[in-house]
Amino acid sequence: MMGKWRQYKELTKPRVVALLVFCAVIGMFLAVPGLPPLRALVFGSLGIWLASASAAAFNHLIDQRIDRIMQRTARRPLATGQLQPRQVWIFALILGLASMLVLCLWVNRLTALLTLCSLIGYAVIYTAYLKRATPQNIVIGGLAGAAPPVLGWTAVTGSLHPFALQLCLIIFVWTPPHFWALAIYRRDDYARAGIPMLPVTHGLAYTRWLVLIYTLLLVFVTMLPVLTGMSGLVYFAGALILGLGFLYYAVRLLNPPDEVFAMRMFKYSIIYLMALFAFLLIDHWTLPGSHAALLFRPDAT
Ligand code: HEM
Ligand SMILES: CC(C)=CCC/C(C)=C/CC/C(C)=C/COP(=O)(O)OP(=O)(O)O
Repeated sequence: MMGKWRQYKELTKPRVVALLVFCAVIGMFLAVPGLPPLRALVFGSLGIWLASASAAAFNHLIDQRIDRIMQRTARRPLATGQLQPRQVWIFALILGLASMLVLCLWVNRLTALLTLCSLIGYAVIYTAYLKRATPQNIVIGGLAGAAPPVLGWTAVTGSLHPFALQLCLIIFVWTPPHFWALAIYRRDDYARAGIPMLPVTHGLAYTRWLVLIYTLLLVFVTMLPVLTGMSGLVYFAGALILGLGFLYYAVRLLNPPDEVFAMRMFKYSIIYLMALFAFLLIDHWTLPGSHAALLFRPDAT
C-alpha cells in the first residue's frame, strides 16, 4: 500500500512542482502590497499545484516508451510496470479536473484558463509533439513552465500585469541553460531514445555556446524588474551575485574540468531560481511603500 502511494507521488514530479508552486506563490505576494488575500493564496496554490501535478502525470503517460529506454527515467512507475496506464490516466484526469474546479470556484476564471493552457502546453504541445520534433522543444515548451508567477499574479488580482510577464520571461530564459546543462550530461540517453535534444542534434560545443548566450540573456532579463521599478536594491544585489555565479558555470562549461561539471551547473540552476525568487520577495517586503515596510517602519509614508 505504502509502495503504491510512493508511485503515485512519483508521477507528480514532486520536487519540480514544488519549485513551480513556490514561483507562483511569489507571484501572488508581489501582486499586492503586504499579504495577498488568504483565499487566493490557499486555493490559487492548490489549483496550480494540482494542474502541474496532472501535467506531470500526463507526461509520464505519454513518455512511457522513451522513459523505459533512458537510464535516468527507467525506474519510473509506468516504465517498470508498477502502475498501469489506466491508473495513470484516471489519476491525471482527476488531478486536472480538481484543479479546474478549485480555480473556477474559489479563484477566478482567468487563472483557470491560463492554468489550463499551461497544462495543455506542457502535457500535449511539449511532451507529445515538440519534444520529438525539434531541438528547440524545450525553448518553446519552457513557456508552460514559466507560467506560474503569472498564474499566481492573476489568482490574486484577476488581471494580467506587465510586471508578472517579466517574471515569466525570467523563467522562460532560465529554462534552456537549466535543461541543456543536464542534456549535455545525459546526451547518450536522449540519443538512444531518438529524442532530438540540442546536444544530440548539434553537438556539445554548440550547446555549450548556446548555454552561455542564454545565461547572458538571463542576467539581462533579471535586471528588468529593477529597470522597471518593480524591485529595488536588495533584489538587484541578489540577482547580480546569483547571475555572476551562473555565468561562472556557463563560461567554465565551455572548457569543463570534468565529465560531471554540466550536472553541477544543472544543480546550481535550481538553487539559482529558488534564491532569485526568494530575493524578489525579500526585496518586495523591504521596498518603501509596501505594507510590510510600513509595518516595520511606521514613520515611512
Ligand atoms: C521545458 C522546460 C523544462 C525541462 C525540459 C526540464 C527538464 C528537467 C529534467 C529532465 C529534470 C530531471 C533531472 C533528473 O532526473 O536528474 C529536471 C529537474 C528539475 N527541474 Fe526542470 N525542466 C524544465 C523546466 C523547469 C521549471 C519551469 C522548473 C521550476 C520552476 C523546473 C525545476 C526543476 C527542479 C526543481 C528539478 C529537480 C528535480 C529533482 O531533484 O528531482 N524545471 N528538469
Ligand atoms: C500547469 C502548469 C504550470 C504546468 C507546468 C507543468 C510542468 C510539470 C512543468 C515542468 C517542466 C519539466 C519537468 C519538464 C521536463 O519534462 P521532460 O519530459 O523533458 O523530462 P523527463 O524526461 O524528466 O520526463
